Amino acid sequence: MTDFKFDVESLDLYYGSFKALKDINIQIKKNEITALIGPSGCGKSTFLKTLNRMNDLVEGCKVEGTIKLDGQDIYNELDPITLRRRVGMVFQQPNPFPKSIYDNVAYGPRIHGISKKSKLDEIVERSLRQAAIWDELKDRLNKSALGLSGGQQQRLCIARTLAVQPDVILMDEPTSALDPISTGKIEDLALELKKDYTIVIVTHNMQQASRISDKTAFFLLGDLIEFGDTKELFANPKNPKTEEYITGRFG
Ligand SMILES: Nc1ncnc2c1ncn2[C@@H]1O[C@H](COP(=O)(O)OP(=O)(O)OP(=O)(O)O)[C@@H](O)[C@H]1O
Repeated sequence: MTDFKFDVESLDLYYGSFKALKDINIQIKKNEITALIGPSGCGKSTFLKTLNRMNDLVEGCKVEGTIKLDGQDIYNELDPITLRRRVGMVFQQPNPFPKSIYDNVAYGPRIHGISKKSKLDEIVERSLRQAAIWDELKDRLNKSALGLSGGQQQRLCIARTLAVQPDVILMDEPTSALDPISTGKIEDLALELKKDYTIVIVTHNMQQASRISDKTAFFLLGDLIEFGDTKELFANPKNPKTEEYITGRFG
């Protein structure tokens, strides 16, 4: 067994005739944070969504190559429901359901067949604690999630993802709609969660990538230009295009 969570080989992705990802080869390690950076439209979100087959829902989207999760081909050996339970996703805009805080977190476990109240209570508490928001919310579990601040909603969405006990959490610019204090909380949370989970995060914020990630992947026009240790990539980028991007000369 390797310590790679994902092993991506020769991945091409097309939206109709447009090739959005070109021959991507990357191995994502367990219990690390991998940051995906690059200018707008370079394929970061597309790549992220490919990891749990969210692009299957896009008409005309075609994927070639292989993506293995713990050695299993996600297109041929895993069904999408199992895959998405194991590989959860948090989006740019917090998207709680118009339900109570409790019901948001219990939603996934209920879908997976858990109905016993004591078990659900336990999962809700565990998930909210893991998302570092239990103390703030424990006295208002039956209130609507829509009444929370943006930062709280995002941590609630992380708790909702954790409730089904995934292995991997995909985060698509999770802090871009948040203020600096809420951003700091999500970053601290990501660092805490990597002890138990593998995290892949899309960010436009270079400081964020260097603060929290172990590895960084730089995408440009559908190509993976450079991938490596975050400190190394920021201190000594090997490709001049990476250097231009991280020093702010384009993007
Ligand atoms: N559903 C879709 N149908 C057709 N083209 C798409 C679709 N989604 C994305 N694209 C195209 O694929 C390319 C990559 O888009 P993607 O959203 O992955 O980029 P990104 O790097 O995440 O950008 P951003 O930083 O702006 O979110 C872009 O040219 C985009 O227009």
